[in-house]
Amino acid sequence: MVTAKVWVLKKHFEGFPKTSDFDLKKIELPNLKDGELLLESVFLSVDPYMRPYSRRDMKEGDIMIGTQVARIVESKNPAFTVGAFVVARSGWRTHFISDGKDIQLLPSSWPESLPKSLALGTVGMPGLTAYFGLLEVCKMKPGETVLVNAAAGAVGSVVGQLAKIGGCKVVGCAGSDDKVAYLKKIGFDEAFNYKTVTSLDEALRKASPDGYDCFFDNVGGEFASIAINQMKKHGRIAVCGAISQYNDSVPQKGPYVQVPMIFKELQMEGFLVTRWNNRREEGLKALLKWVVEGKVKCHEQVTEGFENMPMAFIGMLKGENIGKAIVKV
Ligand SMILES: NC(=O)C1=CN([C@@H]2O[C@H](COP(=O)(O)OP(=O)(O)OC[C@H]3O[C@@H](n4cnc5c(N)ncnc54)[C@H](OP(=O)(O)O)[C@@H]3O)[C@@H](O)[C@H]2O)C=CC1
Ligand SMILES: O=C(O)CCC[C@H](O)\C=C/C=C/C=C/C(=O)C/C=C\CCCCCO
Repeated sequence: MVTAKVWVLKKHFEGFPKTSDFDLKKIELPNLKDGELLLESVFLSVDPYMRPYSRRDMKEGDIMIGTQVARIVESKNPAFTVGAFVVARSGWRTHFISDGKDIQLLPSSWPESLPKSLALGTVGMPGLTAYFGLLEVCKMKPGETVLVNAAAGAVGSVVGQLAKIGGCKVVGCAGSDDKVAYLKKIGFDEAFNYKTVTSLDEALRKASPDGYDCFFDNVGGEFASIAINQMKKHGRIAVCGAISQYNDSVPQKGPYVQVPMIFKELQMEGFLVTRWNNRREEGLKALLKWVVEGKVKCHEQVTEGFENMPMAFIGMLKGENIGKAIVKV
């Protein structure tokens, strides 16, 4: 029998999650049945969606939702061999059993030298979010100007680099000077720290006096209300996330955006990356190629130890990560 360690949601979050909202438990896993696999998590992801989804999808006592890169340690399923690595959506667990239907093997073309944790970030769901959000929602064109917030994060840092590959001018904002330096290092044309500028409106105008064709919004709230006024006519806004609101106990009452929407005839479209689940292989293949060619740089904020998952999650929500926040078991 294998003992799995799991993190459960002890208490629904009120405002920012607290370590006391989580409980670490142990679960004895049964012996495998025919067709089943035993897997051990190697890397686990902590993502912003877990904050709003926990309230929507979970009840207290449930195992925290989430994805991981896991290694097959025992197999009674001929389609899967011991030692292979997969991406799974089994939540915050050290070990779990699968029937093989809810896991995806890492691409056979995955270079041995490439960290497998990237399958949770740049060459995984966040990277796909950037890829499809830019290509299918922003519909960026060469020569256009792209704005992205939370730009030093898992999604934003890929948005900026893909926009550069697409021949665009890229403006990014992030919440620390170290992040701004990172953005310039990975090729952003303009970058600023939204926490220290005296005026967000002026900082956006200085970065791109002619305005923005595409706005990849990861943050929502006041930033979006200000940025929308600097969109060019027929600009496109990809509403990817609203992390400025996830931890609010009381919803923000921001300024209305309908006026510039009308006069600038803007397109503003919310999306979920799962819309393109049927094109997942296309996106992963393109992202893996750009990473291997060095055209897309990756950065990971790795927290050591399964017992530190809650702190890693809370730290990511507080902006402590550059690049993809990962927990190494
Ligand atoms: N629609 C979809 O399918 C998907 C949407 N998303 C969304 O994309 C966004 C980015 O996700 P991801 O790249 O994984 O996360 P990140 O790696 O960017 O980490 C979150 C970052 O958000 C920023 N942030 C946190 N709180 C605030 C705040 N109050 N105001 C402004 N910025 C804040 C912080 O960076 P900083 O230092 O810059 O403040 C923090 O580092 C999220 O909104 C997420 O929900 C992600 C995946 C799929
Ligand atoms: O198991 C699940 O269903 C989660 C699967 C996650 C997965 O890897 C695929 C998609 C992730 C989507 C992420 C979406 C976002 O981050 C946007 C989150 C919330 C938007 C609503 C915010 C509400 C504010 O109160």
